[in-house]
Amino acid sequence: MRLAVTGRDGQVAASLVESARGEVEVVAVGRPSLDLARPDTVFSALEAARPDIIVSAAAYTAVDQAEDEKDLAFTVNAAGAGKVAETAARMGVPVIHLSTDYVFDGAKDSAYVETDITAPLSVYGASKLAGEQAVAAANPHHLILRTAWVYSPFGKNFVRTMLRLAAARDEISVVADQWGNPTSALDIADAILHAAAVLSRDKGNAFGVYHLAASGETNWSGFARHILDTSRALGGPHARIRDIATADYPTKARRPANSRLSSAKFMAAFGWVAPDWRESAAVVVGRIVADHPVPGR
Ligand SMILES: NC(=O)C1=CN([C@@H]2O[C@H](COP(=O)(O)OP(=O)(O)OC[C@H]3O[C@@H](n4cnc5c(N)ncnc54)[C@H](O)[C@@H]3O)[C@@H](O)[C@H]2O)C=CC1
Repeated sequence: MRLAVTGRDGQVAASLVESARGEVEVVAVGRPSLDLARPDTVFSALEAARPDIIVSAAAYTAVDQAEDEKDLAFTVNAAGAGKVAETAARMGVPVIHLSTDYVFDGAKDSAYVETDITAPLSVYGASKLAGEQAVAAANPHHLILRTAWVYSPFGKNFVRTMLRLAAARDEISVVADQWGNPTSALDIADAILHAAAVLSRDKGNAFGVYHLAASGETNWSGFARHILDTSRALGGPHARIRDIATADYPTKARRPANSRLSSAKFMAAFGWVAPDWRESAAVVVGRIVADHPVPGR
């Protein structure tokens, strides 16, 4: 089975390429040949990869910048994503599209399930919701996987930022009133491979929207503490974490106070077990600290 994933160097794309195993081959297709801001590039770039399944992971992911670049965010995340799904439909293959917890407003006081009402607070969230709708309209054979708080050994992410800051400072202020499920892109890749195996066996009934996140929950401050405690145990950088409120750290884009996701539907459909976020985070911290040793403090 051959998977084409959009976005050559994205966290999920790089994790899928690394995780490919057995008879599964993963081809990453990205700029310049596939540019979601130029939807006319999408069909030829993906057709050339001859996939059995297309994984739509590339996106405009700069959440704050999107507030100033609404047109570009919507072109990439809505029109571009729709074009990827339409390409899959033309080729007669399913599309697995990544979406986000930021389609919710965070007002719920428990984990979100797939049937909950969406109400994005940000341009990014709205553009990703429009992307979900475009994908569903273009190709009935879709899985829309909403994930959250993604980090990995690749690219820019919260884990890397905390380790970089800890190497330079004694104390880091981190918001403690936004709750969610930090999710390793390596686990997302594993879950996508599970889902792809099911789709290739049973072309039938699994299509639809799913939540896909690690198990257990925390806030950004708790996530930061776990990252730096793990790092210190490995001889990497460490710093004190000071809890602050969202109101003390103004950002252009509003973020949900609660974006916890229940992955129960995905686990039941695809026989995947969501790992505990702490264990997965420790793996990624270990890899980053081993790859880029910084003096312990
Ligand atoms: N990073 C996160 O915390 C979260 C991400 N997601 C979603 O998961 C998916 C994967 O996210 P990550 O791998 O973390 O993203 P990332 O930011 O690591 O990578 C995004 C990829 O998209 C590519 N890209 C951006 N604009 C493009 C364009 N115009 N044409 C072609 N490629 C373009 C980038 O080059 C990069 O390869 C995305 O759909 C994202 O919206 C969902 C929830 C949280």
